[in-house]
Amino acid sequence: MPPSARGMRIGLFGGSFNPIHAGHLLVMEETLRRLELDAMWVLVTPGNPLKNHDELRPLAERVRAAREAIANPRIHVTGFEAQKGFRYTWQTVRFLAQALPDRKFVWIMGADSLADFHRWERWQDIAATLPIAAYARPGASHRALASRTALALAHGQIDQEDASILARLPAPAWVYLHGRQSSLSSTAIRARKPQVNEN
Ligand SMILES: Nc1ncnc2c1ncn2[C@@H]1O[C@H](COP(=O)(O)OP(=O)(O)OP(=O)(O)O)[C@@H](O)[C@H]1O
Ligand SMILES: O=C(O)c1ccc[n+]([C@@H]2O[C@H](COP(=O)([O-])O)[C@@H](O)[C@H]2O)c1
Repeated sequence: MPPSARGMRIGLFGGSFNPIHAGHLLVMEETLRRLELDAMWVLVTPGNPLKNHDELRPLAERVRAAREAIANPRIHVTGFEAQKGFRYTWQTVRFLAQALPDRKFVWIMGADSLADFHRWERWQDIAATLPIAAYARPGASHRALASRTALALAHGQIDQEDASILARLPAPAWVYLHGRQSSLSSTAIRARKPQVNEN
């Protein structure tokens, strides 16, 4: 391993990105800066297990569009969960923590995802494996901060002023980041763009 990789702080930003939009880019840039991350890995999921996949564009197309949309050289896009046959996030984070124990991974998500996090498969295991950063999203902050996860992990929450140390903290640890918000969503974009294969 190159010495520079040891201790690298890496944000893991999982998503459907169906399609990617400026709200995603805002979360990536803000968390990179405020968590003082060295890199961000954008994990384009083969399919969120809690969502209907009828409108889900092919993985290769979503990966390609994400790469085209992202100019920051610290941000890398991958569809490796599909190659590994991973369906659930606990599989991804367990694999990465075991395969790359010298990296300091942080799971990044929007406030709406934090609000639903207790519905994810083995969510307590994920929270016990790596720190989590949740970024504000219009209409989701109250739900997120009153969520089952927020209550269960209350002892691990740190102040957003201390976000730069999050990657170094042992899990469970998490931060809620307020700040500039985007009201964009992939659902709204899909609703206004006719699909290529539409009749
Ligand atoms: N506008 C936004 N502000 C903050 N976080 C966001 C925003 N849009 C998406 N996210 C976060 O980015 C991650 C990936 O989201 P996803 O690709 O599902 O986009 P989405 O716009 O929520 O999609 P959809 O409308 O299809 O549910 C999730 O953690 C989600 O919470
Ligand atoms: O593992 C789970 O049970 C699980 C449930 C819901 C969402 N996720 C992950 O959360 C990330 C965000 O998904 P999405 O569709 O909201 O962009 C993505 O990496 C999904 O695989 C994971």
